[in-house]
Amino acid sequence: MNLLRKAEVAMPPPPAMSVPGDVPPEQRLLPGVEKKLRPGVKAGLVVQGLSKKFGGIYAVKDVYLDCRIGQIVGLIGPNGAGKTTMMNLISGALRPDSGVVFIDGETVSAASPADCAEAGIARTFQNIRLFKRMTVRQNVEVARITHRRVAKGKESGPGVDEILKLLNLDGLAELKAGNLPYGHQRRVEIARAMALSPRVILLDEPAAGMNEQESRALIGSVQMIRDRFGCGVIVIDHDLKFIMEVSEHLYVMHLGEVIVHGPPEQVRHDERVIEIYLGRKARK
Ligand SMILES: Nc1ncnc2c1ncn2[C@@H]1O[C@H](COP(=O)(O)OP(=O)(O)OP(=O)(O)O)[C@@H](O)[C@H]1O
Repeated sequence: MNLLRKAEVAMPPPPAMSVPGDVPPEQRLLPGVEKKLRPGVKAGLVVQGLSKKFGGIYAVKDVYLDCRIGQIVGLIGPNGAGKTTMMNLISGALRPDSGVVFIDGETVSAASPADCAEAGIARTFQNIRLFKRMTVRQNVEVARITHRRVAKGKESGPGVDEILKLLNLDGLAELKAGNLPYGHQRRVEIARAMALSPRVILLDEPAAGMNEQESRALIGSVQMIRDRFGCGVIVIDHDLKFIMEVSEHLYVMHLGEVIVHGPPEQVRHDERVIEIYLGRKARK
């Protein structure tokens, strides 16, 4: 099978990149995050034909997905659809049975989580995983110190203070992470992931447990991350209002497969999506 041809048919077109001259200074890319690529290389994440079985049953089956630099991509689906398994495959926590993951044209599939992080994939978790006894600043510093590209002197990128400020955590920097309210802990997790200066960040249920006001603010934070850090963002969430609003392109998974993808407005009215969420056929 010609995988590339199949991927080209299935993939959305690359998003329009913003031109620095067109946007106000506070929205421009942070210094040190721009990356020059060889001509013809697709910037960002490309997933081709990813599959994973557990005990002979597909958790993820032949999934194609694209998240370009500057794009916010949503991934939805009912419980057990395979979303978290996808995140684990992309971030190196699980090895795929077949399929390939590329970052900026380089293969990263079958790599370890640390290799994936070095290649430019960072993530947050469904269940927050912070160093609870450490301060907010220390949580972000640990990620920065262990960031291999920074340690090797290959990259500078935004520093800890700048990241804390951008995520409105500068006033909380010296507090213990475990003592913060839930919504703030989620932001610390995102800040820690951004300290790895990723090309693509995976956010696993970032709006879970948030109230309406917090999830609205989160939309602004996700857009800010995309614009200022110059990365792609993949968001999984069960909050359909949040995900429809934040995503530019939406993938819907069911029983391990992507059943439809496209702009949120189009996906919202898709008959198959209505059927899996509401258990009934869409009225013509
Ligand atoms: N480590 C594992 N061992 C066996 N089966 C697994 C494992 N991880 C996931 N599965 C199965 O794979 C399928 C997909 O699970 P996954 O957690 O990826 O779905 P999900 O879409 O993230 O669900 P949720 O929204 O509930 O988090 C499910 O049937 C699940 O039971």
